Amino acid sequence: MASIWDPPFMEAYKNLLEKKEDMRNNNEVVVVEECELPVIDLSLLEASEELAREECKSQIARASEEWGFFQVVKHGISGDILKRLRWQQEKAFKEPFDVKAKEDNFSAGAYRWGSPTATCIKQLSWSEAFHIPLTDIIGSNNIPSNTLRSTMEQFASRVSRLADRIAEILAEKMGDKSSFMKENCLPDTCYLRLNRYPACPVRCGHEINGLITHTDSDFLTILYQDHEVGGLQLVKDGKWIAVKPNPEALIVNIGDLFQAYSNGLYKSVQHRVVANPTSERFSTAYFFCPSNDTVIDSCRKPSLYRKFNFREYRQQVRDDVRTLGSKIGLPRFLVTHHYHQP
Ligand SMILES: O=C(O)CCC(=O)C(=O)O
Ligand SMILES: [Fe+2]
Repeated sequence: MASIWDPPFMEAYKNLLEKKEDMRNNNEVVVVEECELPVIDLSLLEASEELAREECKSQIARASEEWGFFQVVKHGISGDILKRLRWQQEKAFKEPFDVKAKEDNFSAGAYRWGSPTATCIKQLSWSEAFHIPLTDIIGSNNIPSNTLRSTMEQFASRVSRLADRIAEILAEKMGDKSSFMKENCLPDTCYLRLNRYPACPVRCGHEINGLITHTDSDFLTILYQDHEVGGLQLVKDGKWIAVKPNPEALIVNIGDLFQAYSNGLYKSVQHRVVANPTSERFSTAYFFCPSNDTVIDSCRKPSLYRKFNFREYRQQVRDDVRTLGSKIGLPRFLVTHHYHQP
């Protein structure tokens, strides 16, 4: 049964859910193996022996090349902040839907739900989110303590230090000696996204996505995901893999900009969230982004991708989602190919 806080998915997507041809076309059987992602102990970055510090950096680079995804433990963000974040996030989503949709709680247009441009079930995301620019939460004065806003601020300031560090290591490991990341990715160009995936009771012979298959458009993402309810899946060697939740870990994944900046060395891999039929799920994502004018041009040559700035990239993604129903992403920017629509 949907609650008063659930978005009206059933009503809004009635036609899509009843579209028989979707089910026939998308009846592919996909075998999904459950798997533990590489786990990296970040406390080793502070080890007294240089060898241990370097080995930790190499693990980060290797996982980014081979998986595009890894987990970090001993990451320095306290369990207390994470617990408070989850609890207060849940409370914010359990406001009645009308209130969430009407009020600009955190920043204008922050609340989103479903997939307004979906034309088939594959493009439908059974989830809701608050998508918040960090400028709107960081450094604001007089935030009452023990509110979601103040917890988000504490989380964001810590997670942004973590993202800075990981980006710096990845840049160093690909042979980049510049201070590009430090200069272009500042806390006020990054985003926080609070996700809720309501239970999805629909049975239509087709798996429903909580979040459709996508790559992230940023440099890297740090994700705090639910400990119990899994659902995150990613592509590894052409196969879908289900990520086993690890309560001690945060998940880090490479986004499109790092793939372009590293000239294909680090992989921005496709991932999705599969909706759960009986349990809701929460996650919090931190998107490490540059300013809109930042030009992405790899120091590793010859370049696979033409130069582009982040504004242009985001605009292209938005245009593709509007006109095609889903994102094309980096293939659009390859030097050697003109992207042909499938
Ligand atoms: O909720 C998750 O586990 C993944 C979220 C995600 O991929 C995103 O917000 O881009
Ligand atoms: Fe993502």
